[in-house]
Amino acid sequence: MRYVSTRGAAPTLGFDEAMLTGLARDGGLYVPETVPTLSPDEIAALSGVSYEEAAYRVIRPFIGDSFTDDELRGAIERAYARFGHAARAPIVQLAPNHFLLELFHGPTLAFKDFAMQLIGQLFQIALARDGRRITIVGATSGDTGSAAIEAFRGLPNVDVFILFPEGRVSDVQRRQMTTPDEDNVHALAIQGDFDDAQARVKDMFNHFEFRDSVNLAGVNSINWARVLAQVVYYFTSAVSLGAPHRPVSFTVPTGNFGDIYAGHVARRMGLPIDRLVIATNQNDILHRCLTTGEYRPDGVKPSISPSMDIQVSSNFERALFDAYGRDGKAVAQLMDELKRNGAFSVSQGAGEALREVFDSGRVSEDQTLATIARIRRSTGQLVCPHTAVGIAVAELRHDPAVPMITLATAHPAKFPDAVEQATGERPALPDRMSDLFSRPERVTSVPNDLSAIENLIQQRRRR
Ligand SMILES: Cc1ncc(COP(=O)(O)O)c(C=O)c1O
Ligand SMILES: N[C@@H](CCOP(=O)(O)O)C(=O)O
Repeated sequence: MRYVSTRGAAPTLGFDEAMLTGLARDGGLYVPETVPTLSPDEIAALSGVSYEEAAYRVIRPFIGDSFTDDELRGAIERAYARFGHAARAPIVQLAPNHFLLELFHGPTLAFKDFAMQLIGQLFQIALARDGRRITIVGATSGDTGSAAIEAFRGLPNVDVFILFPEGRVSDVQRRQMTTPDEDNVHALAIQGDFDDAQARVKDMFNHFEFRDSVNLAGVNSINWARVLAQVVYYFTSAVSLGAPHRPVSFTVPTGNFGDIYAGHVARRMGLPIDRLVIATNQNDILHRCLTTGEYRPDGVKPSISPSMDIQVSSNFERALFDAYGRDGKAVAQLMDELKRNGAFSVSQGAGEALREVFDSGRVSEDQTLATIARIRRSTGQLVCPHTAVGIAVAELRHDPAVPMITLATAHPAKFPDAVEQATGERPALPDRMSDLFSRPERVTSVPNDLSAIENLIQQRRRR
């Protein structure tokens, strides 16, 4: 299995190198040369197996000879051992034919743990082979950062630097990043928004002298391995509702487009997905792009679902690559236009191709709050604001004849202020995190400036 860049001008790599590389050297994102498929019988056979076994069967065809069967099975077992639910990704009913897929039972209470715990394990196997040291740099709007720190804290051959937008993540999210005391992890509060943080991370990858001198690696969903691990729960949840014998739909609270792109991959692997719905908050660039064909970021607007406060959505590049018939030159041109003019237009053909595979919707802040309150009244459940955005959009786009699964992407206790504002109730953190607010914080404020950030990383990383 080989991986190619969405911009068509970087070396093709095997799975392990694509994973350790992060961003391709032409600025693009790695995708598999071909997407392997599972037959209807193979999909049906996922029914009743453990989450770990399903993960092995879904992921194995993408790995080639990068990891042995035993290595992959071991990594999967260790990755999910710390999850607080036997099913790992349980599904609960919300309303007739509408279900929630709970993705917040991992160590940091958000869906990011599904991928980050696994790639933490795979990185360790790959790095142990040649004694390599790496420097991981990540951008976060709150959840990727805590999941990455949890997965890599204390590792002797990895230094982790996480850039988060100062003042724009919840207190729980910030403390999850700033309270671990291992000296290989560094929380950096950037004076800017998430798009600035992500842009600086990409700048570091495109600055080859720096990239090579620190052995840079990325764990944002620019990393294909992140997306791949997230494909699994589309299969397990759909099969539990009758796939492949009947189709299901998914609504995905969306920001950087990694999670919904994983659903797109599941569909291409053969999972019968009817609608794949992008749910956005007021940062609705993806919904606008799908409906108008114009991709025009207009500045991140802080919201009560802060993890989705993103306007430059990384993995949309992967969807564009597919929509443009895997034409790397065309994608490179669009990305160049975005850099030079701050916007691009999607061609008519590519726009139609996108609308064929993705549906979309957007909800306001008031609708999000009203949804949290209504779900509490009707089902007794508290949901996080990102999940509420998903539920509200799912209700708009639901064909009642087809089961709809909305991804519950984070635990409500990560966003207690929004939940309290909506319901008057403040959700409690799990017991194991009860000292989060009494631990000392360690954080460095950094300007939105590439050289300043690179210098800091050079000084702090261990050699
Ligand atoms: C809780 C939560 N929901 C939804 C999203 C959006 O997911 P994606 O960036 O994969 O589109 C994020 C951030 O990624 C998140 O942390
Ligand atoms: N919402 C994310 C933003 C980064 O997304 P990623 O999936 O590309 O890592 C976050 O919580 O950090």
